[in-house]
Parts: sequence; C-alpha cells; structure tokens
Amino acid sequence: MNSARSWLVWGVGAFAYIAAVLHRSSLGVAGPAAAERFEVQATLLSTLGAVQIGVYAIMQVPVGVLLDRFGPRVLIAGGALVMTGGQVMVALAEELPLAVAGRVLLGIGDAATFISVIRLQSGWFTGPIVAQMSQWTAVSGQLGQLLSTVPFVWLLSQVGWTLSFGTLAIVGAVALVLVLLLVYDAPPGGAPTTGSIDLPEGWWPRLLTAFRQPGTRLGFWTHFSLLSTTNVFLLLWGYPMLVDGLGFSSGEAAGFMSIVVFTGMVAGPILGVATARFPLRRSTLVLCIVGLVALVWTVVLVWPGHPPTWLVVVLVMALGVAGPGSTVGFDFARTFNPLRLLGSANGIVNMGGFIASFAIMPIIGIVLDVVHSVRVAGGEDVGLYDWEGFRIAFAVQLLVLGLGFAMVVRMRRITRSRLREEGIEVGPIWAALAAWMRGRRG
Ligand SMILES: N[C@@H](Cc1c[nH]cn1)C(=O)NCC(=O)O
Repeated sequence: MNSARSWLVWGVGAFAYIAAVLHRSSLGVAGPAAAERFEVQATLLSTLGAVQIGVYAIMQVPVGVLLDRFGPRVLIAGGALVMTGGQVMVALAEELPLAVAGRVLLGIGDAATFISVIRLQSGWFTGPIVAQMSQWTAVSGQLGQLLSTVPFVWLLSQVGWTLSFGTLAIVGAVALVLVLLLVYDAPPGGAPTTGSIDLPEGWWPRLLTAFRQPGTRLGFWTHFSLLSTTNVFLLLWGYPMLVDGLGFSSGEAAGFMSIVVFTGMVAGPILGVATARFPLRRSTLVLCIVGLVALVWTVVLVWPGHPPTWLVVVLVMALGVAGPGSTVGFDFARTFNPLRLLGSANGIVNMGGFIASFAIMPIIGIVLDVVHSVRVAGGEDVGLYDWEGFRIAFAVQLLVLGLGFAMVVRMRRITRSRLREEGIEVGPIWAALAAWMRGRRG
C-alpha cells in the first residue's frame, strides 16, 4: 500500500481517464468540422453531445455493479477497448449514423473509467491520502480537457478529420495496453477486492444496500448540485453565452474556458487536503460552494445590461471550484460504504451530476427558443443567443442548485443521526471553530 508501485498503477489509471476525457471533449471542439463533414446543423451536433452525457449517466449503475463484480482492472481495460473502437468509428465515419454509434460507444466506455480509477486507488492506497487521490484523479482528467482544446484543435486543422480522430483512437489503444500490462486491483496479498463476503447475494440487493446508505445519497446530491453547472458551461452553453450573448471573441471565450479548468486544477488539491484534514466538515464545505455558485450566478443574471468582464472572471472561477467540489461526493461514498460496494456506490454518486447536466442542457435550449419566439412575435429584432434569452434560460440552474442545497442539508442530517448512533457527535461548525481557536491560543 502507498508504495512506488501504487503510484505507477494509479498513474496508468489516471492516464486512461485523461484519454477518456480527451475522447469525451473531442467532438465539442470539432463542431464546425463535424457540421461540414456530416452536413448537419451545429444544434443537432450539440444535441448529440447531450445524448452522450445521457448514455454516460444511464451506464453508471450497470458499470458500478460490474465494478464490484469484476474489479477496476477489467472495467478500465474494457472501457479503453470500447472507447478505442468508438473513436475508430468516428474517425472513419462519412455519414452521421456511424459517428453517432461511435459516440454512443465512447459514452459507454467513458462511463466505466472515472469510478473505476477512484475504486482502484482504494485498493492501492490507505489513510488520509485516499481523499486527496480522488481530487488528483479528477484534476488529471482536466488535462484531457485542455489537450482537446488546444493540441487536438491544432491537429484537426493540420491533418483533417480521419487522422486526428484516428490519433485519439491510438491514444486509447496505448491506454488499453498499459492498463493490461500494469494495472491490478490490489497489491499481492492485499485484501480481495471483489466477491461477496459479508454482503447480500446478488447485484440488486447489493445496489440497494449501497443506495440505502445515507452517505451514498449525500454523495449523489453533492455531485448533482456541483457538477452540472460546470458541465453545462464547459460542454455546451458557455461558448455561445460568451460569444453570442456577451460579445466576447472566440479567443476570449477559450480563455474564460481555460480559467474554469485551471481554477479547478488549483482548487482540487486544496479541497483534497481540506476533506482529508476535516472529514466531519465535508458537507459544510459542499454547502458553502453550492451557496457561492448560486450567489455568483444570481449576481451575473440580475446585473443590469451585460455583466462586466471582472464578474465573468469571478463566475468562471466559481465554476472552476464547483467541479472539484463535486468530487467530494465520492469521498462520502468511500467513507460510508464497504470496499466491496464502492463500485455501486460511486456509480450512484456519479449519476447525480450527469443526470442534472442531461436535464439542464436541453431545458436551456428550449427556454432560449421560447424567449426568442416571444420576443420576435412582439416585433423585436433579436438573435436566438441574445443575452436577455440566456439571462432567463440560465436561471434554470438556480433551481438545480436550490434543490441540491436542500437535499444535501437533508441527507447530512440523516447521515449525522446515523453517526450519532455509532457514538460520533458532529457539533455545530461555530462550536468547532471556537474550540479550535481556544486550542491555538492555549
Ligand atoms: N468531479 C468531476 C470531475 C471534475 C471536474 N472538475 C474537477 N473535477 C467528476 O465527477 N468527473 C467524472 C468524470 O467521469 O469525469
């Protein structure tokens, strides 16, 4: 445990996740090329992006159950294989249906990767470092996001569709080979990581056991509240909002997107240390981040006229913190479930943010359409992606943030009452802060 080999195994798992995020975000940045190749509207392509997110969300429970049955090595390798196949199909596709089938395979393989790497680190690491490892894994995925925005866009412009997507397939194949050669579920002699000792027989009772654990549901609502607003911004609506809604150039919009990613890369490790250091205060941290994101969005949306640039910077930084904030959800699952249920528990948690993203993405599109039609019918000469439309459409996110906040409060009350039964009392935060201050003075 916690050996050089642990880091090597985790590093290969993280590489497989970087490749998965690179596959995931590659179509988003290839919009104009895809629209030209398949002769379809950009809006149809963005709908396909949402479908991929939907496939990812639906696959979380089956993948989590398989993870508890077969372990992370099989799932990460299987995910890399399916994604490589999917990317080959996208690379060779001349017609849209083959590309869509390829993207569905990418969604399926992608779904298997993150929760398997999170599960892998629990087999190889022990102690407070495990809480930090989840953030490091998530941060490494952000590298995949960055690789898709600059190097992949450049490659696409240089060598065209087939070779650039073919290169991504090769990256996936390299990940597959490395996983097969180097990744094992646990060190030799380590605890068996699959099987059914002390747990009910069958996948359904085990899934229910994971779901009934309030800590799993606290993780679900944490992920639900915090991932969707960042996902929706990065994967679909952020770019049109910045360029068409607020009038920034495409280069400036790319800069704002990068701020989200870089802020996440800084905030992730800090949150990892905080959750490891103060495990009984994780939900307070989550509630503070949900409150911050809701507050910043509210100020942006009610600002008279266009929000100033500094406020947009504050917004993208808040979104950058929300991404790693959602990763805290997996830490709840880890600490409240036995290792052999962790796959199912992580699958449940990971569904939260992707269900919310899948719901909000089309709702924002529909609200934009409705607002545009009403204004045009009223004689106004405005575009579909006018800021006034975004102002109303993005307010939908406040409902998700409000629901998420309320559910985190509710689930933490239930979780804390269970802890109380086990003799662990979590007092109010101000009492803990006062005791900490007294300790420092004394
Ligand atoms: N918590 C996120 C990842 C993230 C985003 N920003 C920082 N961390 C997550 O749940 N990811 C799941 C996945 O499959 O990418």
